[in-house]
Amino acid sequence: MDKLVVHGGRPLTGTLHVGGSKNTALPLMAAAVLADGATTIHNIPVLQDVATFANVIRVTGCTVDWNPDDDPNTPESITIDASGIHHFEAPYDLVKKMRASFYMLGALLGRGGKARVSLPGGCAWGPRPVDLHIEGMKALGAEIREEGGYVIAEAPGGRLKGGRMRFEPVSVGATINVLLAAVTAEGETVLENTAAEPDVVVFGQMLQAMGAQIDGLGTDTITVQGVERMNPVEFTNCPDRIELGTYMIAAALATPPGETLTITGAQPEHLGPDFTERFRETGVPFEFDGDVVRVTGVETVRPVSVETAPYPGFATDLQAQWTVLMAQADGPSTVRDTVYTDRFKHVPELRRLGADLQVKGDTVEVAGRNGRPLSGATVMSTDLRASVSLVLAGMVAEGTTNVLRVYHLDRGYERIEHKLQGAGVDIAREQYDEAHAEGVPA
Ligand SMILES: CC(=O)N[C@H]1[C@@H](OP(=O)(O)OP(=O)(O)OC[C@H]2O[C@@H](n3ccc(=O)[nH]c3=O)[C@H](O)[C@@H]2O)O[C@H](CO)[C@@H](O)[C@@H]1O
Ligand SMILES: C=C(OP(=O)(O)O)C(=O)O
Repeated sequence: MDKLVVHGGRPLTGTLHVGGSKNTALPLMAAAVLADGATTIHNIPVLQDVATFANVIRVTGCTVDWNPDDDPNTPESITIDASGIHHFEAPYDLVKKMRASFYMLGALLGRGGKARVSLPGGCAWGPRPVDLHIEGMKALGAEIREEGGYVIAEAPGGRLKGGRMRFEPVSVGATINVLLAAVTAEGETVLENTAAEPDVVVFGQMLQAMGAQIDGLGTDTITVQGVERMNPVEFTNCPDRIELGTYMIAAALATPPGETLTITGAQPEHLGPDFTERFRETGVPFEFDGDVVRVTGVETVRPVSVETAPYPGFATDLQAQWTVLMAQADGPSTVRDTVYTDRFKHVPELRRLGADLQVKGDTVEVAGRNGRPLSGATVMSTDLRASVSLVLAGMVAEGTTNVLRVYHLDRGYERIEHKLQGAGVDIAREQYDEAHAEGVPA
């Protein structure tokens, strides 16, 4: 197992490049399964989740050409040839690694009218149900039963029929999954209270390029007129908005006053107005210039309370990182997560670094810096954004922070230590044997 060793206090300056969006790449890969031919998608990030999902797709008999090189600065492409699909299954051993594998339910139903997909199971921070995904497939006429931890779905007569579904609450994953199934269903489908995240919109644009008839992307009502077949295409993934937001927060924390961090390859409008406004309120100067974002360091970060919400609200995937920023701010604030009300696995670990945080229900009360610097410690977390928040905290903590269980980070941040080293951070990846760590009796 690897760990990241961060020696805090080094200035973050120079340039950081944003890779392709993880949470868009995965549904784009699922969309490729719908076509009888080879689809190529560009700007795919080199992440563990992409490798895992490539294997999920291979199980079905599709071929996946995914051979990324070691250079974090060259964008990578993936080619998925779905012409040989014959096994309409997503097995537990792969689905358990990554919830987005559940997109195979919609993709396989949409392509072949049948699917046997493992239920994704629990999640590191709490319950993450898939009831809306299943209800949506039923609304399209799928006959569904659960057996041995699997969802077994079949379209009577081999093809789904258009239907109507209202999502409550708004769900990114369920909107994507039901769209995958609806584009080839016979007749009209109307989906209400749909997610408007850029991930969903860009995914929908790829479906349109493949021949799907979709109206209302980016709004709360999406209408689909089913088509008989989808065509293979060449498509380019969008930049990762969560990686961008993470780097902006990193600059607010660790770029020296008056100096600038330049973030390239970004699509700043995908951050949404809420994040951008809250960031402005911190008093940290920044500018958007095409695909470049420049953030200038300040002496003092103002406290700004946030509340997560579906897009265009403040992304829950930036909540843990914002908590670290507020722990360094000049006064108290609150961070409330209304999307995942218990997504606070980072809090006890940040407290080990000296942050003054209290969880009250769905809210973290943050005391702010108050003259107390963070100090290095060994920490770990059990999910992706919680883990990156620990790296950010380590960058400003006094002394050395060891962040364990780096495989969570590798799911979503492409070669993060190489990128941060290039911008001045003292960070290294080392092997770590938890069972035989220092101080643990043999
Ligand atoms: C791979 C991917 O893109 N993951 C993102 C996706 O996850 P994911 O698609 O799993 O998240 P959802 O948007 O579905 O979840 C939003 C809310 O809906 C609830 N819900 C969801 C489905 C369902 O069937 N029933 C139900 O009640 C969830 O418990 C949650 O409270 O969106 C989340 C919210 O922006 C992000 O944090 C994740 O990074
Ligand atoms: C939570 C995330 O991913 P997933 O939904 O795949 O767990 C994330 O990207 O922050």
